[in-house]
Amino acid sequence: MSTHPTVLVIGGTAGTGKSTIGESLVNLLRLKYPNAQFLEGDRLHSKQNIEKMSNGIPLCDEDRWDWLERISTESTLSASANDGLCIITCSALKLKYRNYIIDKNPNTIFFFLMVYASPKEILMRLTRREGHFMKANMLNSQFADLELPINNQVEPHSRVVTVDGRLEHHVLLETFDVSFELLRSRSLKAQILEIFELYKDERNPCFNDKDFKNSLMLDLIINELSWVNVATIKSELHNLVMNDFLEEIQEGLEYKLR
Ligand SMILES: Nc1ncnc2c1ncn2[C@@H]1O[C@H](COP(=O)(O)OP(=O)(O)O)[C@@H](O)[C@H]1O
Ligand SMILES: O=C(O)[C@H](O)[C@@H](O)[C@H](O)[C@H](O)COP(=O)(O)O
Repeated sequence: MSTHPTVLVIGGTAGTGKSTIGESLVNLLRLKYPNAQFLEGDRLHSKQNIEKMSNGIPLCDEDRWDWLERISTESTLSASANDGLCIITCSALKLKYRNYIIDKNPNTIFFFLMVYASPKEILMRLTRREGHFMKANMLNSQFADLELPINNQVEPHSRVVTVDGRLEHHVLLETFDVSFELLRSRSLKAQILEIFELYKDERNPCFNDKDFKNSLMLDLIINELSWVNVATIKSELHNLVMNDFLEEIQEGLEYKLR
């Protein structure tokens, strides 16, 4: 099994349907990952956070860091122990929160499936929802904090699914498709990481052989090109080190794409 566990974070403001979607989605994804677990991120909040939210006081950045770290680590542990995949809910409203989750466990591959519903829809749902600490009075602060990942260059590992006015099973089918697309792109990222790890091991005789590195990497990338978008590959390479290497890879890519 890969040394890089995969975590699918279902994000979005309170009331978008993260928990509802997560519970169903994990059952569908178990067709491929039979032991994958669904974790409810709300369970990882501290008592103080729950108390704050129950009193209608929005969390601030300082309240959230420890929680986000637990989200990152607990989901990583679960994925490592269960077929390499975990699905977890976490509002992950801001870009810096999503990056924090990623940074806390750099060996894990995190994807973010952000669910969006309009304030009008959320107001209706939170007013109706019973037995939850997050009430409709938190709606304004949630939308004030929300930064949807709209830029594919900055967040190639994230997608947005809009749920307004759609039937529950249509939303589920779309999130299922999007998840599979994300998990498919996982193999590329994991392979790139694994190959870089091989290079990083200086005892490996191939470490200093640039031609070997390039041909291996090119093969890897070209083989995946039919479905992965080039911007994603470039941005992964950027994230993953070796700028000199990156240039050569880009040249190779451009050549192959002609
Ligand atoms: N697609 C949907 N259409 C209508 N209502 C939904 C849908 N998904 C969830 N709900 C309802 O909206 C409320 C919030 O859903 P929940 O899954 O708890 O959201 P979150 O985990 O994002 O806070 C619940 O009462 C749930 O039954
Ligand atoms: O189900 C919900 O209503 C939300 O998932 C909610 O419980 C979430 O945990 C909070 O939104 C706390 O975090 P933020 O203030 O960072 O959204």
